[in-house]
Amino acid sequence: MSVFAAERTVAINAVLRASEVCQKVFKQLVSTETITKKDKTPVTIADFSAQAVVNTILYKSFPNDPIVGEEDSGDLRDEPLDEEKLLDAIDRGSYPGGSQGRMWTLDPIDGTKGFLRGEQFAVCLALIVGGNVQLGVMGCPNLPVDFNAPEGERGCLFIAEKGQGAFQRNFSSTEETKIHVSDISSVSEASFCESVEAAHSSHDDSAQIASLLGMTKPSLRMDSQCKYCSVSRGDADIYLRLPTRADYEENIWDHASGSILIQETGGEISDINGKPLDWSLGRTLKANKGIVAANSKIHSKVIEACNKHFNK
Ligand SMILES: Nc1ncnc2c1ncn2[C@@H]1O[C@H](COP(=O)(O)O)[C@@H](OP(=O)(O)O)[C@H]1O
Ligand SMILES: [Mg+2]
Ligand SMILES: [Mg+2]
Ligand SMILES: [Mg+2]
Repeated sequence: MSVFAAERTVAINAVLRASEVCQKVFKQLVSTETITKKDKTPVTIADFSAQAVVNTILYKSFPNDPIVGEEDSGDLRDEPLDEEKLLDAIDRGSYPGGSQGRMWTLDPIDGTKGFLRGEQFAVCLALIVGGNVQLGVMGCPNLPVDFNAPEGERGCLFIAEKGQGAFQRNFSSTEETKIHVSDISSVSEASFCESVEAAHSSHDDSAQIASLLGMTKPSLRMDSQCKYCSVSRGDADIYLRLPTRADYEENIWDHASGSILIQETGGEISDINGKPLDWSLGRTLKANKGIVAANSKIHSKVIEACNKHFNK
């Protein structure tokens, strides 16, 4: 039985509304409206708007729940936008995270670079309780509903609750379809799903790991946690994220909803050393390096190859 039925309904509504806002802003957006944050990454008015929408909807139903959101209104300081309500809603996402109690984590637009290119991005929301991800909802406005019909309908929602399996539905209908990772057991026949941005996940290292595993299929490259969605419904077999810098810590909002989606579709997820992801340490996964997600039959083989490659 669903433990978080009310949270599930509210999260779906929030993610759908935020996804619609992103689509509307995209139609009007020009690239000059992009701000560069202190960490040199881009952020748009859509990221702020989507965070404000989700935070406002969550607050109505769960006023006591803290939120670990990516954006903070400080980056909007120099913009001609200073409506207190909007800024306050955005800043409700400033929770530092940790191991205690329940909290939401939100990436209002994951894959901002994909969003700006008109490619893949996702609105990602997850509920974490006592350091464990319990619920994940992702809205992917540009993702084809069916991988084999890339020119067909786009816009899908992915929902995973601990112990309840995972489901995909279209933006246009409330009907949910159960999904599953691929059941491939021969890793040489598998394919990677990885970042478009080589600065986020090393393409050179992944090519060498593919060759160690005897893999010959080209990688499926896309931005955002849509990669988790693609692996969770079997479009590709392995989500690989390889560190490009020793000092980079992955953010919890970049992986929380994707991780439960993988686990609830029969997959396994860890860092590149096979270590479980630790959500209890604050806003980042500071105890982990990179990500490997795949079905249970091939996950350990990918970890072995990572070990071999990085410890050579
Ligand atoms: N050096 C780095 N290594 C790994 N991830 C990084 C990175 N610099 C930024 N990112 C993160 O990569 C995310 C996008 O991942 P991907 O390449 O899989 O689409 C960004 O999320 P946002 O787009 O929400 O800012 C950002 O948080
Ligand atoms: Mg960002
Ligand atoms: Mg992100
Ligand atoms: Mg983001």
